[in-house]
Amino acid sequence: MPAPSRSGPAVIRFLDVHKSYRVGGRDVPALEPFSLDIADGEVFGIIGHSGAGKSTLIRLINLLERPSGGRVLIGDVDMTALDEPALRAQRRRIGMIFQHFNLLGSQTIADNVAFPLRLAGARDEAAIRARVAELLARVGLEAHADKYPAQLSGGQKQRVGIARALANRPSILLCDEATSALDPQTTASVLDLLAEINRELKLTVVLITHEMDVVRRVCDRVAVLDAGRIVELGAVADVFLHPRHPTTRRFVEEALPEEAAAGEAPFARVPGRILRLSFRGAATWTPTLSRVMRETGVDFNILAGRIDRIKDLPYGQLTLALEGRDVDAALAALRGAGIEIEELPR
Ligand SMILES: Nc1ncnc2c1ncn2[C@@H]1O[C@H](COP(=O)(O)OP(=O)(O)OP(=O)(O)O)[C@@H](O)[C@H]1O
Repeated sequence: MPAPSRSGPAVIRFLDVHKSYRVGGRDVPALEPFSLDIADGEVFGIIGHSGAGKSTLIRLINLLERPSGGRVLIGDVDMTALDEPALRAQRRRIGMIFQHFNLLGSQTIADNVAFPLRLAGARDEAAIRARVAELLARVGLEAHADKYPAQLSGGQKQRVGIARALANRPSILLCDEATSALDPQTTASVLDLLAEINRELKLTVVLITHEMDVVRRVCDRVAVLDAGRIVELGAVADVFLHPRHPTTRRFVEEALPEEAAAGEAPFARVPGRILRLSFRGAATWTPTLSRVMRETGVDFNILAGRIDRIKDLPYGQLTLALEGRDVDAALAALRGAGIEIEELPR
């Protein structure tokens, strides 16, 4: 069920698209037929294991891969109907960054960032220099203009990649595993930069990743890809708190190691009913739980829990064992206070 997006109308539309590759004389499907709308201004994540079809899907947006069937629309332009020159012009509206940065090692940082400007026909050197300075300032690299890529760290190289991708003022930014080669701290700072760009430049961002934590930090909506199919699609908070497909559950568990470690087995010996409570937004900080338990005389035992953020929304999840005569009344009161409750099997 497509979740409502927080943002504007669809800017990227896949209409009944599918993709096969010709391998050894036969067509091997990489993406089964699907339709999908990505909204103007959202950060849309695509998560899947290796070989699920993520790169294929993201490369269909700028037609680096041509679909085997169906149509890809950017705004009201049917990308699949364009000839090469028209396609090249449309691609300028779409920036892209890559896992391994793809910088030109023999050129300075400034020249790397200027490259797409020159490619698009810019000749006024003073204007190019001014634009490059503006872009490097945005990504925090103004002091590095005259260095070469080999002199920069991985995180700095990706910032150059982002500056280069923004050079022609695109309305869409595609991120192909943009943080997979970076350590966790650098990943966090690059994701913060992407979130800032999305907010301030109102850019639509589509990113592919195999890490749910990347999705949790920056995305508004996520599609889970499994063997060429979109098996789950929705707002990140919904998918994260209530994953339905087994692949999604595995991704969420990988992102919550301590909770997964609590596992189901230890619950078998705990008396009472086992419930997982999810609090979102303001409910995360209110003392509803203690009030309801006091009023209903129900005892609770905390088995696992965490408080975290999904993008900028605080959320808490607690796994509790509840005992007492009025457990149902307590659950009704908690639900009435906006807390989501799931009963776990024992
Ligand atoms: N150019 C190609 N020729 C033939 N088969 C391909 C080609 N590109 C991808 N495939 C196949 O299509 C399927 C999807 O690949 P894709 O690279 O889109 O997946 P992915 O989810 O991005 O994986 P990874 O995370 O490993 O990059 C895989 O089975 C892959 O082997």
